[in-house]
Amino acid sequence: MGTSETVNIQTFPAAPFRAEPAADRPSREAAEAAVRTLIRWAGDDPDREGLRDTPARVVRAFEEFFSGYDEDPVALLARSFEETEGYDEMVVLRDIRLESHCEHHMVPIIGRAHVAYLPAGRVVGISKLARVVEAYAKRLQIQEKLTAQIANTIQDVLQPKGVAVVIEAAHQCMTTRGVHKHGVSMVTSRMLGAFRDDPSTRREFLAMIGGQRWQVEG
Ligand SMILES: Nc1nc2c(ncn2[C@@H]2O[C@H](COP(=O)(O)OP(=O)(O)OP(=O)(O)O)[C@@H](O)[C@H]2O)c(=O)[nH]1
Ligand SMILES: [Zn+2]
Repeated sequence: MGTSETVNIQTFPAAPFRAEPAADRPSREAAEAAVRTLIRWAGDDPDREGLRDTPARVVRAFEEFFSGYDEDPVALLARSFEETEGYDEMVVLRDIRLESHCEHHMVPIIGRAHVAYLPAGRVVGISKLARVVEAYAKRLQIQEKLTAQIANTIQDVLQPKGVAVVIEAAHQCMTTRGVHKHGVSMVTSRMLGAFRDDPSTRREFLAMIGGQRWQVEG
């Protein structure tokens, strides 16, 4: 891994959990026409054989890339389980593959997320944590906001004793264009509750994700 940078963001307010679709959301046809315009602007002919179906393909790809706008992260965490035999140790889901898009250039952000929480009587189905990551990642993002939204949502809905989220990702807007710096990853973290207040809890989490290289202050 190249240079890494740890950024602690504590100032983002809790999400609007669900982005409201714009009332004037354009039609599929309008979106396809916009892709045609971009192809022409790039200097190619959208009517040549190889490009004829491209606007429709791009719009279908966008439906996947930005499917998170139609997800409700709060609803994903709605079902929790209380029969845990008093389990009150850390739950960690590590190395969650992360695919997002930078809101400045609309190019991929690829990396991994680690999510942990300290249960207070209730646990969630573990896949739901990965689904919350996905619901926010499949939107136009900056990494700091993505990190904060995931942590804030888990904290607000599940109300555990603490939540930790670490994301390590490469931004293609820095590798394939602009400054052209390869091998650079950005590391962001959001620590809430016990993970923020108790250094030993935080250390245990960082050890669990193999995070000696992510020594967070404190
Ligand atoms: N903090 C933060 N910055 C990001 C993220 N994704 C992309 N950026 C940066 O957003 C900035 C946008 O800067 P601008 O100067 O408006 O855009 P630009 O002229 O395309 O900048 P360059 O990328 O330097 O060519 C760039 O520095 C990007 O590297 C992110 O997740 N978090
Ligand atoms: Zn970018």
